[in-house]
Formats: sequence, structure tokens, C-alpha cells
Amino acid sequence: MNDVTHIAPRDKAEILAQALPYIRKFHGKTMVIKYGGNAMTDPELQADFAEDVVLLKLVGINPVVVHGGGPQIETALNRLGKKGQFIQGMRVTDAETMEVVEWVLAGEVQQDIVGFIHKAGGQAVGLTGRDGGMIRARKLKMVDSKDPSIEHDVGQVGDIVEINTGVLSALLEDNFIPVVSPIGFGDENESYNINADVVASKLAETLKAEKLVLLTNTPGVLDKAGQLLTDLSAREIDALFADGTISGGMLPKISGALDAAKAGVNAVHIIDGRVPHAMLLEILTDQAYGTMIRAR
Ligand SMILES: Nc1ncnc2c1ncn2[C@@H]1O[C@H](COP(=O)(O)OP(=O)(O)O)[C@@H](O)[C@H]1O
Ligand SMILES: CC(=O)N[C@@H](CCC(=O)OP(=O)(O)O)C(=O)O
Repeated sequence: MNDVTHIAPRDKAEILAQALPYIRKFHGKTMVIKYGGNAMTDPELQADFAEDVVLLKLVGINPVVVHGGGPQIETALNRLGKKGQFIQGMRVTDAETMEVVEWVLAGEVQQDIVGFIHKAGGQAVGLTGRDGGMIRARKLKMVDSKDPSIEHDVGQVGDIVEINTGVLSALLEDNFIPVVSPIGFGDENESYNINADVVASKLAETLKAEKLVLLTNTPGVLDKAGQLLTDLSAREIDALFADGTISGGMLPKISGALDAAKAGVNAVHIIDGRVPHAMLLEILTDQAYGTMIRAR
């Protein structure tokens, strides 16, 4: 596997030479990095991820981290004798599950990432969509993907109504690295569990981010034979949805990625977060990683 820890010094010089034009190009630009729960299970990888985020900040790029935590929520639910149920990639969220989601995401996963970033020399601030009134949501109406006459009740899963990026802009201006948990609030101050890919995509769109990078636990989007699809257009994505090649957590990921690309985010990539430093190499070198999502 290609990663900077295993690259010879001569190649590191080559990487640096490649990085300079990208550093110039992206200076002052915002990038939304979605750190999936499946890609953050190894502490060494978490430390590498934090180093990459800090390095981006040091070279003048503004990373905004949105984290997931599906497997971590599942572990906590199991301890309570519960098992998660998913419909079309969304966790059915009853009141007790919502409590677990809030404490695992905001209390555990987010603070872990903030800690790793501090250890790597950066200044991170953890927040949920409640902070600064960032993510206003309502209950998601989930229509069955095969039969639109069927509606699924997924409980307190949120549909984003409005994003207010004021608090993020203030933090970025003061050189902090925001780390956002995908939790929204409703009109009655109720909490909503929102898929982290959906939050990352919507934030990228609203912040007019240069790039959206989604780190997950596969090499990218795979075809039916398990081969990596290096880039995908909207039409090709429709076909993959229709023939069932895309399922589970990949459904909201690709939908969100495509929405962000259509809304003008210049580059949207789904990459393998298990490869050390893949995010940095994707952003700052000529090397192409994972799957690039194109608006057309
Ligand atoms: N065509 C596909 N290509 C790659 N992964 C897919 C595909 N269809 C479904 N998946 C599933 O989507 C998962 C990634 O989504 P998810 O579990 O939500 O991860 P994350 O925590 O990174 O958001 C993969 O581990 C894989 O099981
Ligand atoms: C509604 C919904 O499904 N919310 C997700 C939020 C966390 C998430 O998205 O985590 P990953 O990115 O690791 O999958 C959940 O409860 O698992």
C-alpha cells in the first residue's frame, strides 16, 4: 500500500515537489473532510489522520472535519442490549438510541478527534450542529427507494432544513480546526441524528468548499465484481443505484457526494481511510485515490 510512512526519502522529496503547486492552489481554501466511523478504529490511523489535518492547516488550507461513529454507536447500543436497525443506510433512531447517539458522538468520538489533533500540534474545537444554531433539522420522511407509496418511520433521523455556518467561519478566522458531530436541532429543541456523510456534503456546499473528501473503509466505490470505480458521473451513479451495486452506508454517502458536486464543490472524493495518509496524498499530490464523483 502506498503511504508516506513507507516511502523512501527520495520519494518524499518527490512528494514535496508535487505538493507545492497544490499548496499554492488551495491556499486559503476550505476543505471538508468526513472521517467515517469505520476508518477511525485504529489509534495509529487516528494519529496519522490528525497529523494530516494539522499539516493542511499549517500550509494555509482550512480543514473542517465532520466525523461519523456508526460502529462506536453500535458498540454502545450492544452494551445496553440493543441492536441497531438500518433502513436505506439510516439508523432507526428511537428516543433511547438518540441519547446514545448524542453521548457517543459528542462525548466520545468528537473529543477523541479533538485530542488527537491537539497532540499533533493543532487547535481543534469540537461542536455539534446545535452549537451556534448550525444545523436546523426536521424529521426525515423516508420514502422506500423501490416503492414510493411506502414511507418508513426512522424515528429521530434528521433532514437538514438550514445550515448556519457563522460559528464555523468565526472559528476558521481564528485559525481553529472545527470538528463537527452530525447532530441537529428541531423547532421544539428536539435532537436529530443525521447521517454524517449528509452533514459533510451539505456543509461543503454551504461553505463553498473547494473539496469534499469522504474517508471510509473501502478503496472507494466498488463495482459488482469488487473492482474500484475511479470516477463516476451522475448517470453512472443512477445505474449503480438501480442495479443494487450500492447499498447500506454507501447510499447516503454517494447521494450526498453527488449533491455536493452538483452544488459546485470542485472536487468530491471517496477514499480509503485505512491507508495511512491517503487524505494528504490525495489532496497534495498528483496521485489519484479512491473514487471521484462528478456532477455530470
Ligand atoms: N458499491 C459499494 N462500494 C463500496 N462499498 C459499498 C458499496 N455498497 C455498499 N458498500 C458498503 O458501504 C460501506 C461504507 O459506508 P459506511 O459503513 O457508512 O462507512 P463510514 O463509516 O465510512 O461512513 C462499506 O464498508 C461497504 O460495506
Ligand atoms: C441517521 C444515521 O444513520 N446516523 C448515523 C450517524 C453516525 C454516522 O453517520 O457514522 P458513519 O459515518 O460512521 O456511518 C448513525 O447513527 O450511525
